[in-house]
This record gives sequence, structure tokens and C-alpha cells, in this order.
Amino acid sequence: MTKSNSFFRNIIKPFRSTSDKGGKKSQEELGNITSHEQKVFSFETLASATRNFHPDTKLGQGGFGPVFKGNLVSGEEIAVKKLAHTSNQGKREFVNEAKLLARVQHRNVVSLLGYCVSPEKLLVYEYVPNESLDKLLFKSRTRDTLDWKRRYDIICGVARGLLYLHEDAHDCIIHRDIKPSNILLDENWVPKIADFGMAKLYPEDQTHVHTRIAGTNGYMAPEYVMHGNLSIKADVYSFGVVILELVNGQKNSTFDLDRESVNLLDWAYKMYKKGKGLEILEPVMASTADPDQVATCIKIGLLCTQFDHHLRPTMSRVVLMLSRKPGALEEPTPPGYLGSRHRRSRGPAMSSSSDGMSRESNSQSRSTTTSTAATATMTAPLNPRRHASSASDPHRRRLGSTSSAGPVSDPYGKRPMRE
Ligand SMILES: Nc1ncnc2c1ncn2[C@@H]1O[C@H](COP(=O)(O)OP(=O)(O)OP(=O)(O)O)[C@@H](O)[C@H]1O
Repeated sequence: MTKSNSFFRNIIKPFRSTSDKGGKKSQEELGNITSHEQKVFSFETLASATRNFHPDTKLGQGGFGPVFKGNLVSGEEIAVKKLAHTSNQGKREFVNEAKLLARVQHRNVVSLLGYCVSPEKLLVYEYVPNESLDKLLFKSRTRDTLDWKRRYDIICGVARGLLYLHEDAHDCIIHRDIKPSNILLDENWVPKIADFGMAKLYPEDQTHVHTRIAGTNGYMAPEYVMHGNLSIKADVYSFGVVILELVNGQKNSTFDLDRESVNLLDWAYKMYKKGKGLEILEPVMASTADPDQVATCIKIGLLCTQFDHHLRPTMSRVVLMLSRKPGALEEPTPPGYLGSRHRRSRGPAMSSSSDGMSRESNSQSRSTTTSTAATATMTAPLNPRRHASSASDPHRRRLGSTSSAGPVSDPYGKRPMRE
């Protein structure tokens, strides 16, 4: 047995004896995975590194359970994710995260260093010191640390990380939960995509997969929320939301700058159409930001969040677009979001851009599904001013709304996949 196979077998085994009826299948699936070298850590090593999981070393609390900061005897700093005992859901996510992260290695994706399975299930990551993006971006006290250059570099880094996951990794991986709290920043502000508990392998021979909805309100693509239709374009949509949040500094789902707009996407699109795109930029950055770069990012954010997923660019195209002038990019069509009502445009959009040239929008995609109705109304507006109940409950905030004909939605929000 190879080291990597033993890694997954060790992780899976303790779960199978309890409730995992699909364990054999999972084990076979995992057994096929080739991974980078993974290290087995003893429980004692990790307990000692975290001072016995002392509360002072706690970095945060995720869906799995707590995450602690540790120092190995070698001096290396690590982050240790400890699986809470209670949920089977957590176990599935735990295995999923281990399984997927073990096979990826990229500057913009957090590295899994190893694991421990007994007596506790622990995943060990590289420590990423500058916290998650949400903690900096959505707090007025810390927001100033993110000047435009940093924000632009974060956008470019996350784009490259997603491009890697979608197109360059061993298999295409859809992350499914791209949002600022899952983007960690290292000591040089290099972004690292984290939290692969819900990520899904994307079968090469399929154009899309239908799956249980899992994700976070405000970041989930409309076709995914309504029909469980999952493709790489769902990540592209979430990435577009993150771009616009980085430009504006407000969360899409709690946006309150304009009472006439349902959310940040709606407002940003309206401003753009009025020729006031640059006013989307958070005023504090106005003096330092490069207007062309800002305009390009806004346009990419709007292109990524278009209602019609066929029209959204792929990540390779996004990476290319990031180095272009805004006038060289196609015109975005209206965004999709909960509560939007929008007739899907048919065929590639030919549009006249500000430099006067007509261009075909890039709609090449690994998703060619047409299961989405041509006209769709989503029934649960995001704006908490209108639907306060969904904003106050953390589970519901993560929950995607679903149409009655759509796939099963999970009342507890973040769920990995139909297995
Ligand atoms: N490798 C790491 N380095 C530094 N901090 C980390 C690392 N991994 C996680 N953290 C911190 O621990 C917190 C919890 O992370 P985790 O990925 O478990 O959950 P989350 O993404 O915040 O929430 P959820 O699981 O509900 O999506 C993060 O917000 C982050 O601040």
C-alpha cells in the first residue's frame, strides 16, 4: 500500500465502523487517489504543539469544529483542524477535505501537511498568519490594511487558484463555497483558498452535475440554487461576488448603500449601466487605486455574476481579462441572484463595448446544461431588510433556497454532496 493510500484508508476506517454505509464505495474512491506525500502526526505531537488545544491557541470555529494554531518542535507553525465528535456531516466533510486537498498543490490553495486519526481526527495545514479575508474586509477597524493594490493582488491570486482547481489540477475540482471567509492571507498577503469540505470532483466526461445545494447565501449561483445544477460556473459566480465585495467593501447579502437595490450585485450593475461604475469603489481607496484596474475588476465581477451561466467567463479567461483594459471586455448582462427576475439571453452576447468594437462574449464552458428555465424567478430575496429571519440564523444564512422542483435543500445549510 502506498503512503497516500494508507493516508486515506486511515482516515476512512474509523468512520466506517460506525455509520458510514457508503464506506466501501468511499474507500474505493479514495483508494484511487494519488496524492502528494502526507505526514502522519501523532496525537501527542499535535496536542503538545497546541498546548493541549488550549483556548488561547484557537484560531476560529468552522463547520467541522475548532481550528487551533500550533508550533512544532522544528519551529514550523501549523493550523490544526479538530473534528467535532457530534456530526456525521462533519465526518463526510472531513474526509472530503482531506481527499481533495491531498491532491492539490498551488501557491493560492492552502496546503494540507498531514493528519492524525486517533484518538481524535485532526487535519494539519500550513499556518496562514493574516487571517481570513472577511475578518479584514468587513470590519472598519481593519479594512484600511487592504489598500487597492492588495485587493487587486488578492483578486488575481484567487483567480489563479481557482483556475488551477478548475483546469490545471489532476481532476477538475469545484470548490462550491468561495467567499471571503474561505480565503486566507499569508504574511505577504498572498491569498490561499481554504475549506474544501464541500468541494466536489467534477467528472471529466460530464458537462455538469446535479447535486444537493450547499453553500452560503449571497455567493451561490442562481442555477445552482434553483436547480442544483453545479458546474465550474458556480465558482465563477461566487468569485464575481467576491470581486465586487473587494471593490466596494460591503457584503453582497447585507448591502445597504441604496434602498432601491436588492443587493450589491443589483446596485453595481445599475451603477455600471448609468456610466457610474467607478463610484462602486469604496471611497477610501479612490486616491490610490488605478481607475483602469478598478474598472476592469468591476466589469469582470459583473461578467462573472451574470444570470446566464453560459455567458460567465471561465477562470482562464478571467485571468486573461485581468490584464486587459476595461474597454476591451464585453458588456455584462444583468446579474442573477435570489429575487432577480431575468430572461436568459440566448446565444453568445454580441455587444458594443466602450471602445466601439463588437465582440463575442466568451461563453465556453464545461457546462452545457439547459435544464434551467428560460425565465426564472427566485423566491427568496437576499436582502435582510426584507427577510430578516434569514439573516439572523447562521444556518439559514448558509442555506441556498430551492425551487419546489429543485433538488433537496438542507435546512442546516452547508452539506457536501449526495453520496
Ligand atoms: N491554515 C490556517 N491558517 C490560519 N488560520 C486558519 C487556517 N485554517 C483555518 N483558519 C482559521 O480558522 C477559522 C475556521 O476555519 P474553517 O475552515 O474550519 O471554517 P470557516 O471556513 O471559518 O467556517 P465554515 O467551515 O463554517 O465554512 C477560519 O476563519 C480561519 O480564521
